[in-house]
Amino acid sequence: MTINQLTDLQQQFSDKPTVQFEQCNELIALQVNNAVAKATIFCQGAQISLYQPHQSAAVLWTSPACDYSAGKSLRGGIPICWPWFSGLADNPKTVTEQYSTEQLAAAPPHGIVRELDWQLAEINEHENVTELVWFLDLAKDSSTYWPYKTSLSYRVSIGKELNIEFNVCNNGVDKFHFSTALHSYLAVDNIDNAVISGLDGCDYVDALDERKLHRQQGGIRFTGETDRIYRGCNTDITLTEEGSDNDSLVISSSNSDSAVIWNPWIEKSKTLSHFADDAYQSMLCIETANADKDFVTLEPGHSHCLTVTLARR
Ligand SMILES: O=P(O)(O)OC[C@H]1O[C@H](O)[C@H](O)[C@@H](O)[C@@H]1O
Repeated sequence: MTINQLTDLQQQFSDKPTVQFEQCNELIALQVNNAVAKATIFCQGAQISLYQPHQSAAVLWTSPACDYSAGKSLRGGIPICWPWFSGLADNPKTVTEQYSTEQLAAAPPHGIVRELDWQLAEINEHENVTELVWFLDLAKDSSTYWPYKTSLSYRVSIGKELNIEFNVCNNGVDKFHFSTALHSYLAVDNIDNAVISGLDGCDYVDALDERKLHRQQGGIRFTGETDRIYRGCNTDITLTEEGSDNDSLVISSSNSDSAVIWNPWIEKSKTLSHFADDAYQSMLCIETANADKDFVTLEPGHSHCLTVTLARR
């Protein structure tokens, strides 16, 4: 069901000069342009596809090969992965035993909300910050993957920094378990010059080595396909591009115990949808997550708020 109609949104938010709505093939996009930054966010998946402070390079990467059709998450920006990260069957037993064998076999990767239409509830314009608030209510319905009464809210603040708050509230009577990621695709001029710091000494699950545990030593550089879940990392993560004019990007989060680092490199790139063969050279993912053993258990009446800030420094 489409809950957002272009003309309705244009009417409802006609008094917000920093936000314009537009149709982008089958999807509705919000174009934000305020005194300090610009951004694009789609109603589908509340997916941010562009964030760029004025006078800075774009922070996020979105594939030029996206076709903006309904029901398919955009390749790039920040897809919201929930209520599971990665393949459902790769999650710990406590998460997977909430689903039937049929659901486990057929579950789409990264959960169900990145491809649903979210409801835009508020636009608040402050000096130098435009704030958008989105909601998604998942009612009890045994035909879906998620039988629990849950409301999700997503608050995006576009200013000198990009601030995100992703809140999950359990409105039902049973506790539930979920894994999650804000799957940020970041733009780089050249993957060979990208260095990620802040994860030195952290253990990671290597999805490309039978999910074995390894320990990070020093910074991360990319020399091949990389697909890792770092655990217990509660510190800032910094992306630096050596030899580039781009400022570093600092990623600060709260209530996130994992970070996913991903680059598909040469062979996997050829298999990805909406992804050019050489696109791996200009992107990488640093995902703010609660994945693998860091899944979240939420009791009835409780909520969990994951936050992340992306800032060029
Ligand atoms: O193609 P998608 O379903 O969007 O997933 C893209 C990637 O997301 C994450 O980073 C996973 O760790 C990868 O294993 C996966 O390939």
